[in-house]
Amino acid sequence: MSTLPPTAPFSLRDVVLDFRDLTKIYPTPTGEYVVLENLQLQIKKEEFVSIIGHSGCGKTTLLTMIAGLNDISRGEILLNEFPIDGPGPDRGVIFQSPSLLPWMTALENVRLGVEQVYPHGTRKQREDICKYYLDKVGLGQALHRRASELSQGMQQRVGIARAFALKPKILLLDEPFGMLDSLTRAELQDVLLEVWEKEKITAIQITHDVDEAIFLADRVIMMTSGPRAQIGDILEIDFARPRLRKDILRHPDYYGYREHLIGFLEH
Ligand SMILES: Nc1ncnc2c1ncn2[C@@H]1O[C@H](COP(=O)(O)OP(=O)(O)OP(=O)(O)O)[C@@H](O)[C@H]1O
Repeated sequence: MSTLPPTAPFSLRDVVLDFRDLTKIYPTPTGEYVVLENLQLQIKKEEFVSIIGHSGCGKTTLLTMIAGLNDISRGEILLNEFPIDGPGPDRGVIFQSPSLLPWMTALENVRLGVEQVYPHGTRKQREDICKYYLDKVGLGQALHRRASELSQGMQQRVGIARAFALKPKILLLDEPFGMLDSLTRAELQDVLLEVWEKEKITAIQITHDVDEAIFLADRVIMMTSGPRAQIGDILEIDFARPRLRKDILRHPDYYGYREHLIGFLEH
């Protein structure tokens, strides 16, 4: 397994997230459990990063610390040079389950968040933002359907629309397609990529799926297994954007990338 030099392949000026000696320790009945230890990583503005690693290595712990929902034990995460010390509207999260309010429509669910972020806009302006993103994720015809009447895939489309409508600087995705069947999963990857390619916000996605990691990301970050997990390796995915699935699958580098990731995970 290769160890990564902490230097990032881009100028320091472009760094939006800077992890410095990040350590996370959970107290447990049998003593302290060191999940992450002295993790170093830099993420560039407008980059799409996939994080991959074995179950329990600390991926969600890392993501929730970026979100400001989980305390940092030692070290720091700098967001645009300021240490993260709590949640904020500059970071949006898409979870595996979008947790919509079932009695509300798709539009109302998105509007709920948008009202908090744009309290000074007019009702019409806020509604236009919601409709724009719901349309982008393919729900233009389902604005007024209740969340409880939507399929899992459609609910996650609402989750994606809601996250983008809030205009975060950083989008955090915790296995957003983990509960979907493979066909719906592929559809939603396409939807996510299409919207992301227009908005170009920094995105960090946890996934267990090697193909998903490659298809979406500019870099795939591989985490070592815990305890004391760190960054084990980083793979740059040098595919042009915008990306189309059929082009990626035919690309001569695709299987090399795949082997690299599978080789890391099998060690
Ligand atoms: N609040 C907590 N208290 C104690 N231990 C915790 C807590 N949260 C997570 N852990 C432990 O920390 C480790 C990392 O958990 P985490 O959920 O971050 O891993 P993960 O890589 O996201 O796993 P998965 O891929 O299965 O979702 C696990 O061993 C987990 O049991």
